[in-house]
Formats: sequence, structure tokens, C-alpha cells
Amino acid sequence: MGNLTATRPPQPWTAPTASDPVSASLRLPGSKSMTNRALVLSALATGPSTLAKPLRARDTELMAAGLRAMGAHVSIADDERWLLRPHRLVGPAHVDVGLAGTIMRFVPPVAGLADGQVTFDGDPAARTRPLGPLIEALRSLGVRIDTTGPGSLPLVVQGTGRVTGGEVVIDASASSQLVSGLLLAAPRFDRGLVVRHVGPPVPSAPHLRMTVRMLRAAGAAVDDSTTDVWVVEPGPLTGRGWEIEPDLSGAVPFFAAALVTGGEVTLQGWPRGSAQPVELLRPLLEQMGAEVALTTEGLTVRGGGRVHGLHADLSDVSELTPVLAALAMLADSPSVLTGVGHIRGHETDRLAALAREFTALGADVTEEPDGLQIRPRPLRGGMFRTYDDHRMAHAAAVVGLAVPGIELDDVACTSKTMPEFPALWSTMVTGKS
Ligand SMILES: O=C(O)C1=C[C@@H](OP(=O)(O)O)[C@@H](O)[C@H](O)C1
Ligand SMILES: C=C(OP(=O)(O)O)C(=O)O
Repeated sequence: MGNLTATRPPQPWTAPTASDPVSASLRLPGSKSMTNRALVLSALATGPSTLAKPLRARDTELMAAGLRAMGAHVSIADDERWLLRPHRLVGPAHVDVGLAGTIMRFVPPVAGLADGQVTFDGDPAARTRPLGPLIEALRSLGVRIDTTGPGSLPLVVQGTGRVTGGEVVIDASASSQLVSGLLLAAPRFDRGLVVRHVGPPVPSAPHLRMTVRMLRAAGAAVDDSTTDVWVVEPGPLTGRGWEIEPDLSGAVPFFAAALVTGGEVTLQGWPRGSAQPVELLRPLLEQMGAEVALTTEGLTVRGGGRVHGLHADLSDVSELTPVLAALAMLADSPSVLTGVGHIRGHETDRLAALAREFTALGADVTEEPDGLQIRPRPLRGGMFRTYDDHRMAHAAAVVGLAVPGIELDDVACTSKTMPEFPALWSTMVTGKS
């Protein structure tokens, strides 16, 4: 089992500096987003499912534990193949969401389908992540939810074994996961579900497409042809074999290393027709000076020895902001990153944290309401706080390739999505395992 508790001791770490261009061909862990969707859909299915090459990390182990607590039979002993046999969902049960957006937004709708009470809580920082619109949406669908705070964790879902469903209006501008969570459980609602988003744009559109694609793969009828409206017909979900792709977002710091050092990194096992937004990542890396190639070996990123600044709206790929901001710190021209105001509600307020920590290392960064402006200048080593945020750790590691003496206060936060990050990174940079 990985590290499931929030009370793990901090693990200080000095980011290794690269003396040579990196050259690596890596097999990286499975996608968090796909693994947790597959677990939820499998728990709601009529028959057993397998997950091939799932992600084993805190977010996915906590998801497995939460579904197991509600009655699903989940076996995660084999790293290569997890098994899920659905079972009647029941309370009382407790779900520890950790700091996982996917658990806090995907599981309460499932709990509405459980017979009995299901309590939810998580890390202190999880209590500040946006959840209110989902709570209100579920309440409007007839699910009883008790909260002590204003629209956040901890909460208690008083499941009755069924959810009527129908139509719901939600402002999902704080997170696409608010919609994904409703959609994943929706085929099991008596009347299915129509979700209408009203408000500023929903971020992370590719993750919504992944939700729809995986629902359809499990046999659901979903219409997403009208912008900001999703229609899910009621009906059974079928158990199936899920092939989990390597995690593209987890690969991005490794690709960034190719850029910073003028090296080459290949992510093995990259599928054609991926459910992840590689077509959006590619032009971003190319603008910053990379060559990106999809070959039979995998997805390869080659750096040209210089990093260029980036002017981009990152709302579709917002979880990449910390690493792209790190690259921008090392670029030969300024960057303007926009469209990501909502990442203030990610694991930490990422815009504030990036501006604060890189400024402390000598960077010239302006924090905007919805992004960052970065004017590169020489940085110095020093302490870099990660705020329990795996992608802050990735950002610090990327800058550490070129700036000696960057010390992370805690690299163990990478266990959220890639417990092996420090080891893989050090091996890639130093060539020693
Ligand atoms: O559904 C998902 O798996 C995710 C959706 C996105 O969330 P937001 O829409 O909150 O950005 C993304 O940033 C997160 O890492 C994973
Ligand atoms: C925003 C992220 O995570 P979560 O799934 O917890 O929202 C992330 O991984 O960058």
C-alpha cells in the first residue's frame, strides 16, 4: 500500500542539477484520471471489470478504499491488473478523499445510490476545495446531504439506494470534475440526467470528453452535442477490461527536462487515439522549442537547447500550469499564461504558490487573477515549499535541473499521483538508480 495518510512526515529533497542533456525512455505510471473513472464506472456496473496498468498512488488507492467501504469488491494486489467486482452499495461507510478532487467530486453521487449513510472528509486542504455546486446539484436531485461548513467537506450523504435524477443546473466554472462526478453516476439514476452548466466557462474540457468517452465505453448513452449540456440516458453499465494509458500530465515534467537540458525523453506505451489531450500539449511544447514525435516506441520530446517563452490560454490543460510556468522561468523570452484562475482551487492556490516560491528564488513573476506573467531572469537556489502539491514539486524539480541548490521542503507530496517520482527523476538526471 502507498502512503494513504495525510500525516506522513515531510521528506526534504534537493532537486538534482543536470550536467548533461537527459536521454531517457520511460515507462510511466497509469493516468490518475482514467484509473479513478474506471474504478467508479466498474463499481456501478452489472458485472466484473479489470483495470490493466492502473495508477498505484494515493489518489487511486483512496478511491479503491472508498468504493470498497461502500461494498464493492476491489482487489489491487497485482500492480498490473486490478479487479473490481461490483456489489450492492451500502452504508454506513466512510470515504477519505485525501486531497483528491476526483474522489471528492466523483464519489458523493455514487453514495447517493448507496443504501445508508456515507461520510466524507479529507486532508485539511481538501476542505477548502470547491464542492458547493455539486452538493447543491445533488440536493436538487433529491439526495439528502448534511454539511457542517458552507458547501464543503466534511459531509454526510444519506443514501437511500436510489436517485431519481432528472435535470440539474450547475455552475461548474470552479472545476470540470463537478460535472464529471454527476455524469459518471447518472446512468444509474432512475430517470438518467440532464446537466446544464450556467456561468463562466468550464475549465479542463478534455477531462469532460474523457468522462463521456469512458461512459460510452461502459455502455452508457450520452449526448454532449450541445455546448454546456450533457444528457445521460438511464441504463446499465457493463463491466469490461479497461486499458489505462500512461499519465500524460505526470509525463510533462519529464518532457520538460528534455527541453531544459537539450535532451530527449520518450514516454513508452503511448496509444494512438489517446483519451488524454496530447494534441493540446504538443503545440505548447513546440512553441517552447521542443520537437514532439509519436513513433512506435512512444511519445518522444526533444529539446533544442533553448526554451522559449509561451503565450497561452491554459484553461483546457490547467493541471500543466505549474510545470509550464517552471519552463517559462528558464526561457529566453517572457511568458503570459492565462485562463487558469480556477487552479487557485487545486491542491493549493497554485497561482499564489508559484508566484511566491519562484519570487523567493529571484524570479520576476506577476500573479494575475487568472494566470501568471513571467519575465525570465537568473534564479538562485533556496528553499521551495510544495504545499502538499505534487505539481509544485514537479515545477521545482524542473527548475532545479538548471539552478543548483533548490531544496523542496517535502517531495513526498508526489505520492498523490506518482510515488516513484523522486527516484525516477534522479535516475533520469544522474543516470544512476
Ligand atoms: O477529471 C479529472 O480527472 C481532472 C480534471 C481537472 O480538474 P479541474 O477541472 O478542476 O481543473 C484536472 O485539473 C485534474 O487534475 C483531473
Ligand atoms: C488538480 C489536480 O488534481 P485533482 O484530481 O485532485 O483535482 C492535479 O492533479 O493537478
